[in-house]
Formats: sequence, C-alpha cells, structure tokens
Amino acid sequence: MKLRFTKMHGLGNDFVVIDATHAPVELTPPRVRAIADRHFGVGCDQLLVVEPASQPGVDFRYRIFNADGGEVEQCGNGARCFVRFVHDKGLSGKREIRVETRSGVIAPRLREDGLVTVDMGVPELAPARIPFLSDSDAVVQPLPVGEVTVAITAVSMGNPHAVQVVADVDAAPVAEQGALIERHQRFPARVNAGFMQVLEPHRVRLRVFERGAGETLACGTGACAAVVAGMLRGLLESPVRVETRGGELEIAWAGPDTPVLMTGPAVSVFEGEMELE
Ligand SMILES: N[C@H](CCC[C@H](N)C(=O)O)C(=O)O
Repeated sequence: MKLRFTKMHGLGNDFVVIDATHAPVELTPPRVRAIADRHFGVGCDQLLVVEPASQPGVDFRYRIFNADGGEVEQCGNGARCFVRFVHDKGLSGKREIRVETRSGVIAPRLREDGLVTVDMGVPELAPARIPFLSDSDAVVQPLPVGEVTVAITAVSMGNPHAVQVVADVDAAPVAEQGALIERHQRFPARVNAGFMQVLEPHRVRLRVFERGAGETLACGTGACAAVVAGMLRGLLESPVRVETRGGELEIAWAGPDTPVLMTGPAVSVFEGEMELE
C-alpha cells in the first residue's frame, strides 16, 4: 500500500503524520516500526494518525504510536503538530480544535504568532492511576535503579512520567539510567524518564528518555510533568521556561487540581510517500 504522510516536529521531537480522515489506515505494530525506522523507513519518534471524531462535540480523534509500535495515551509536542497539520491541510477552519485522544479530549490552539498553546489537562498524582506501584503518595520517592537509588516524582499527564532532579543534565546518565527506569518493575505500563536541572524558579533544563522511543530532543508531556514535579517539590514557580535540546517550551500551572498549559512551536518539514507492506 502507498502511504502518504507529512513529516513534522515539535522542537526536534519528530513525527510522521497521517491523514486518515477520509479513509482508515490499518496500522499494526510492525507497520508502525517500519515507518518509524530511521534507516529502512521514514524515521520518527512517534506516528500520529488523524481520524474523524468518534463522539459529538469533538472535531477529530488523533492516535499516537511510539517508534516501538506501541499505542499511547498522550503526546504534547504531537498535539501542537496535530493542530498545525489540521490547519495547514484545510481540514478545519478553526484555530482551536477539540480533539479526542486515548487519555481524553484536549483543545490545542494555533495562535496568530504561529505558536501553539495546549491545555494538557490536570496532572494525575495518585500512584495507582499513573500507574506506579507504591504504598506511599509522597511527592519524592526512592527508586532503586541498577547500583544506585534515585529520588523520583511520579506524574501522569495521561501518560506516565518519572522525574528526577539532577545537577547537570549534560552529565546525567540518561541513556543508561533512562533505559532502566523506562522498564522498571514498579511502572507496570513502563514510563518516560525525565532528568531536570533547575537553573532558577522560572527556568529549567530537561532531558527525557521516552517510553518506546528512547531519548528525544524534546518531550511535551515530559516538560509538563517536570514542572509539576518541580513545583510540588517547592523548587519552581509558574510559568517555567523549559529548555530542551531541541528548544524551549513555556509551561504554566496554577497548582493541584488545575490544568497544565503548554506553549511551543510546531513545524511541517516535508510531504512524502512510502510503499508499505
Ligand atoms: N513516549 C511517550 C509518548 C510521546 C510523548 C512525547 N513525545 C511528548 O511530546 O509528550 C509515551 O510513551 O508516553
């Protein structure tokens, strides 16, 4: 089958975006992996599939697949690229689009300045709903990882995150420790592992070893989770500028039981076609 796609990125977190609003696209995990492969396919961190809404009051549905083929609940950089894609393709005349994801409805808004603001919803902190196997709901919890024990804060933005504070993100063992945390037994759905360096109360640097994709240049839900973790630890004050390797996001949060607002860019790079088994 011939697959038409748009290649996009949010701060270097890159996506293959497929328009399935007129005809369904059958995506199996092997097909997702084939598309995401950076040598034998197009290459991307995640695959985004835009579909017609399946419920009233919503404009579209969009599905998110990691490069390893697994379908996941939420993607912050992807949500920004989604609304840019829908606008640029003329799929909607609106600039604020209500879209259904596996973790609920969000409404990314394409601003006049080209940046996108997304209400990413209320962070989930209850371990059972992250999910994080723990008999405590303390903000900071010890997690044995290999030969060391790290102090993490577990947060869900619809998808699970384990955030730790480090002195220097450039020196942090992201590849080795991130891989161990991603598959840690206490995260039964696996987890995105964040490494945050606090520069000042309104500014951090962040690296994320993503579930199902490895380290990415930026992670939108990871930035939201890091700011929530930092504020709960008393280290940060809203709004926070999150410096990732791919560029900057602005994250605002008014505290527990309120939504996290994320603002950042979304870029289309090229259109393409790929023969798919
Ligand atoms: N790897 C994530 C999904 C993509 C999230 C990330 N790309 C973002 O911008 O939020 C997970 O398995 O939960």
